[in-house]
Amino acid sequence: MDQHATTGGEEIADSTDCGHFFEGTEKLLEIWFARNNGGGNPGDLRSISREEWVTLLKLVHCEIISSKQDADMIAYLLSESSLFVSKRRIILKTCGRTTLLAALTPLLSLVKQKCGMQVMDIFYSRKNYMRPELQHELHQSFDDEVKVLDKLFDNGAAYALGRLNRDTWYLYTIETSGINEPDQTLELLMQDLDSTRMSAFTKAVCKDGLEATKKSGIDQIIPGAIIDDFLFEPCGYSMNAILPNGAYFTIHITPEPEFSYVSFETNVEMSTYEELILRVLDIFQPKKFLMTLFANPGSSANDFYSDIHNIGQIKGFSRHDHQLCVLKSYNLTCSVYKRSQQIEAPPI
Ligand SMILES: C[S@+](CC[C@H](N)C(=O)[O-])C[C@H]1O[C@@H](n2cnc3c(N)ncnc32)[C@H](O)[C@@H]1O
Repeated sequence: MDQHATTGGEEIADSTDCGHFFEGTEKLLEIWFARNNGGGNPGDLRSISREEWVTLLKLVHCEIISSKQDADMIAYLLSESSLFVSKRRIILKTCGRTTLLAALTPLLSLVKQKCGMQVMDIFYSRKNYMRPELQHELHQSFDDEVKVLDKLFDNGAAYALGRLNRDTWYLYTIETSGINEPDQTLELLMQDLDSTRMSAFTKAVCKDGLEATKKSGIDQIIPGAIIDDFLFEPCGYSMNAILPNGAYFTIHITPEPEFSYVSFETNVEMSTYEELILRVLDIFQPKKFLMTLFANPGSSANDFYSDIHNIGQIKGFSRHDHQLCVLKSYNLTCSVYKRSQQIEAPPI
């Protein structure tokens, strides 16, 4: 990959005259598909070839860096975040100045034509950007994004959680009965990270992704995963991890102190995420984070919303906002925590 050719990050640096800036905040699209009635098509999204993804991702302005796969999914590491493809689900997460929604119509056509499948459920979400004015016009505001999505879905539902004048998290979904298998997604979107911890994600300290994964302790978050990691030049880090039975976690790091940002996302099924959350916070030491958790009735995480409700303090953090949304087939919580106690970060 030409690291300074077509990526969203480079465009941002070029499009402003006020120095380097990278928007770590990702746009996140998760789509579940079902087979069209009739027809003998086996309906497997993994039949979409790497070349077809490369063509689609050109519309998003990002490239594939590498990929790993197991029996359940293919995980692509992108120049701006990640793409996970399972039999019935696609997760596309892109940061910087990418134009994710530009690929949606061609993606739906490709899936229909090649896999004989149609949309069963969709979730498009993101946190508020640090510099919205630098985004492509498709993505400058959530209202603009909703207009694009409403043209494609006649039963769309758009939400804004958090504080409209501070940390906001947007979600677009559709009113359907949803999927019937256990499903859950936890996201931690961290900002103002500890600079000592962030130094591991620079070429000055680590020579490659593998070294950064080990030095930071990322390899110990959920041991036993198949890991695909990449350290950007001169800094920045992305990783995908594949776990058994279609589970994954993914981490993306923008370490520059002026706009530091780290995201952690997983669908690993647990009845409580408290320990996992503490492990992640210990590694990155953010000053604040926004946490979302989706869980449907079949998931053992479905009741964790009541635990979160009771966790007003998480080791050194106090909760500033907390909302519970009972969606058509998911319980969703969105919470914002800020550091209340200064903790000396241990050296990397
Ligand atoms: C792709 S990574 C991770 C972004 C992610 N969404 C996050 O959570 O921060 C972005 C980091 O890599 C750096 N970087 C260096 N070269 C890059 C490139 N060619 N494309 C994207 N990011 C690059 C950026 O400056 C930034 O620190």
